[in-house]
Amino acid sequence: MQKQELYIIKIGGNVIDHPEKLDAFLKDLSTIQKPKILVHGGGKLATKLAEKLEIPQEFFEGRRITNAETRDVAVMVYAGLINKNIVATLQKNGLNSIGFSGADANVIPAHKRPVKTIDFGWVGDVETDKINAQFLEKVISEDICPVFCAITHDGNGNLLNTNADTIASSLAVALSTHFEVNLAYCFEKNGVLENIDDENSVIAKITPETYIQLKEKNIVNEGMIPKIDNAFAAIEKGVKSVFIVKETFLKKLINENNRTSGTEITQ
Ligand SMILES: Nc1ncnc2c1ncn2[C@@H]1O[C@H](COP(=O)(O)OP(=O)(O)O)[C@@H](O)[C@H]1O
Ligand SMILES: CC(=O)N[C@@H](CCC(=O)OP(=O)(O)O)C(=O)O
Repeated sequence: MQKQELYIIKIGGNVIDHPEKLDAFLKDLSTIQKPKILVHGGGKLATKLAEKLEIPQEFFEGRRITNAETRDVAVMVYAGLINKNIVATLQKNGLNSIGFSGADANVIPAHKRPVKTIDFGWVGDVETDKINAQFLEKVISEDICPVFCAITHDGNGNLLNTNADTIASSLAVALSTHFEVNLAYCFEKNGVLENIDDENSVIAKITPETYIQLKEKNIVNEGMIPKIDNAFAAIEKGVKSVFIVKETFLKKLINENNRTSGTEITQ
């Protein structure tokens, strides 16, 4: 029997930081009739609030070093302000949705990242094989769109800050045993760019071989590296397709199967 299609869509912090862009994106998302899950970041907003509260922020390879105070800010911003506002906006647009952290219904168990050269603090590494996919299937079968923030838990009462790209990739892998999963990373640029200052220089396809060259030439760097690493992790474990696209293109990509923009990550 053919598996049902499922779209896992991730929206990043640079869009969330612009209320009018986020509003337009959520309106577009609400036009997609196919089963879907939304995962949102919000790193930019967390950094702004932490700075207002005079809590210094530090990053290593795109991940936030998360002490107890920063973890509290992350929980307030991701699981509270952003997640609830997104759900309310989707309801306004007629898309029934429900907000989750990874602790809710034990959907995303994780463990605190072990200390090696860097102590990341309260940062979680997802235990993909323990994701509660059955529960999500039930929610999706009720025609309700799950909306995930970047918070997981360790089973011992501790919430963990977890990169939102990793959450999207882990959910995609866990759900691919039940669904034919397509993963779309939406952000503010037209795709992965050959020249970061030229929106017309989109790289249409990235394979493991071309990725090595792009990194060597420093064409991809910063936040794009964990995003592409997560994309490959998904493709290698049974996810059908992964695209990195501008947030305004999502509707065309899914509703019209339009492949004229954005970057596909393939094996
Ligand atoms: N070659 C590239 N093409 C596009 N963006 C790139 C590239 N290399 C690095 N980047 C950076 O990666 C960022 C996206 O990663 P990130 O900031 O983590 O976004 P998000 O919050 O959407 O996950 C872009 O805003 C851009 O600054
Ligand atoms: C551990 C870690 O780095 N967590 C991320 C979670 C939010 C996120 O991923 O947001 P964007 O998608 O907007 O970047 C952070 O706190 O920035």
